[in-house]
Amino acid sequence: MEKLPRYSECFICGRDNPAGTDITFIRTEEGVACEYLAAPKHNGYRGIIHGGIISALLDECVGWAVSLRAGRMCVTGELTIRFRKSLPVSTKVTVKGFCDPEQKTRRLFRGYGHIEDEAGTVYAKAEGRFFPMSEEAQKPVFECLKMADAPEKAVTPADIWGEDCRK
Ligand SMILES: CCCCCCCCCCCCCCCC(=O)SCCNC(=O)CCNC(=O)[C@H](O)C(C)(C)COP(=O)(O)OP(=O)(O)OC[C@H]1O[C@@H](n2cnc3c(N)ncnc32)[C@H](O)[C@@H]1OP(=O)(O)O
Repeated sequence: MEKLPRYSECFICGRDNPAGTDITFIRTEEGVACEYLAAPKHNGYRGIIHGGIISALLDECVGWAVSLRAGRMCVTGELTIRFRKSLPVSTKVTVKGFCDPEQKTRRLFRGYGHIEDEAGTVYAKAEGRFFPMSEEAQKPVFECLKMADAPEKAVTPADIWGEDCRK
């Protein structure tokens, strides 16, 4: 399982964003996943993680999963979250994201995901529609992305999608 690149200031994957979640995503056989230890600084109501944090985790995880499939970084067009159970602070959870295998167009990609704990309890589910950026639009993204294990090392599209990545 390979670690995906990070962007230092990103609220979700940034290592230099003190308010954020400091997440490293990994590419799995099915899609993308990450671990998150529910932190008090992400409270909404006391002791319960804010729904916006849950949404942001799912957005980026599912966004990565569709981006890997699309061969381009994607933006979120629409994201629907179902909050099934409150997520208590200090709970260790896994966030999982997938791209719908039934893609009918390369303009819009559907993705889905969920957050579960070690016992398999699902706290939230997401589904969304994501739009691949143009090659031009994704250039600034690659000026910010760095290797997860080597924060000084820049990332190219080929590092993510291989040499045959979409032009
Ligand atoms: C955060 C990352 C940090 C970096 C760290 C690096 C890590 C890397 C992680 C990668 C994973 C990132 C995952 C997070 C990614 C964001 O959170 S991105 C931020 C939030 N999203 C945005 O800023 C996107 C803003 N919106 C837009 O740019 C544009 O509206 C869109 C979505 C590209 C669509 O624009 P468009 O291509 O011009 O489409 P348009 O001609 O308006 O519509 C054509 C058709 O598309 C469909 N459509 C259009 N818009 C929508 C929509 N919003 N919903 C559904 N369908 C739509 C409709 O079918 C539409 O047909 P009609 O309804 O008009 O008949």
